[in-house]
Amino acid sequence: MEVTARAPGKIILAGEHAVVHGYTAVASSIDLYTVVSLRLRSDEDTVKLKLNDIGLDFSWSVGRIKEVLSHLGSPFSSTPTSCSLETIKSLATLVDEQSFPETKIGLASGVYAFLWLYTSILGFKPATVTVSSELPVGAGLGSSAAYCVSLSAALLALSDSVKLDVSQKGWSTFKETEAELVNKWAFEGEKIIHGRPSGVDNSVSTFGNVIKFKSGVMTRVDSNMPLKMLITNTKVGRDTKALVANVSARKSRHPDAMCSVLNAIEAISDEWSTIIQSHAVDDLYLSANEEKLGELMEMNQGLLLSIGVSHASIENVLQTSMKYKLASKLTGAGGGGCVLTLLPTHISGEVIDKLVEELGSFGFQCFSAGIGGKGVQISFDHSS
Ligand SMILES: Nc1ncnc2c1ncn2[C@@H]1O[C@H](COP(=O)(O)OP(=O)(O)O)[C@@H](O)[C@H]1O
Ligand SMILES: C[C@@](O)(CCOP(=O)(O)O)CC(=O)O
Ligand SMILES: [Mg+2]
Repeated sequence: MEVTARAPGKIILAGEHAVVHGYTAVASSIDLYTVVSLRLRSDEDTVKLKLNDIGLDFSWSVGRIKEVLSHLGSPFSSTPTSCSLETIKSLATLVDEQSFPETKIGLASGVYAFLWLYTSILGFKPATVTVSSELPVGAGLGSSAAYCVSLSAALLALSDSVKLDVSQKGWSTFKETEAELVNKWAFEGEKIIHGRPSGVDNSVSTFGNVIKFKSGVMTRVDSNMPLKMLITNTKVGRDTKALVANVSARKSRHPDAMCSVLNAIEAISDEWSTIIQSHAVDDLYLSANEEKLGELMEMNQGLLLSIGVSHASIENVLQTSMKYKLASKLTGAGGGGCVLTLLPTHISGEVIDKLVEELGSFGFQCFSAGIGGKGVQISFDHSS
């Protein structure tokens, strides 16, 4: 039996970083997916992981996994549980034995997350797991969350923890309680990759659409605005864990100033959600709202600069889009990665083409993505 799960990436419209500290963010899923296929094997006694996007393959014998983890009390609890530091050290032993290339060491935490989710949810069953993604990895579009959500979904689909109708054909969504379980496990995976995730990324990847998120609580936002964003990948690599830690350190050094900044960001998120929920009565009203969203993006970006997560490449995108009177902000952790530019409904294709050409001349890559689609989905293959 083979199962495939796909989970979307996301854009944060307002409130990244602030959301880690209990302030509101607004995020939306995008129609770019990470796909995980999982096949249980009765012919082999190994767990194989193929990470196609980063060109790494792993193969562990089930015996070796048991040997390394058994003193920690494995098989672990099959209810969502955090991975202890001691367990991470043992998982690192399993990864190191596979000669992890030094140049890709920043990607190792994703493999620890895999091993934690795998051994907790499926125990020691032999299997082959393949991951591939349409999302750029480590660029602010929530690839880590899409990875954890799609992995959790595929593993749970073949576990005893959820009972699914395996006869369904094509993509299907989880029931609410099952989706909540997927989300909780994905959050545990995100903790291994991000250190201190807010939970917004795994929630929007699991449930899709547009959400508001504050202090671990998600509220669905019924967006009534046709939102179009140009996404520019500066291709400057960065690491969410390090950026989140830097913001926390700045907050401990300047608690009062940071509290004011984070409160201002929350006000921006709240206004975002009010505006996109309102019904446009005519074109004039829609344009006025688009202008307001553009201003909110400029303010949010200014505040993100003040907490230390912008970057010269991001500022370059901002200056360039400003020449065309378009507003932009970074999305995700910043420090490089992707920038959003709001494309108002009245904008001409010619202007977009010119902007894309100019941004391309700096080596940046521009694309657009559908905003606000479905969350995680699964599909069973009956032929294998
Ligand atoms: N398709 C993938 N294959 C392997 N690892 C992945 C994949 N997608 C995400 N990851 C893991 O997530 C990490 C990137 O997460 P992060 O720094 O939060 O950036 P973002 O979530 O914005 O893409 C990678 O270093 C890797 O560990
Ligand atoms: C900076 C943050 O708000 C978003 C990080 O998103 P990404 O991993 O850069 O896609 C962190 C979080 O909410 O967990
Ligand atoms: Mg991430």
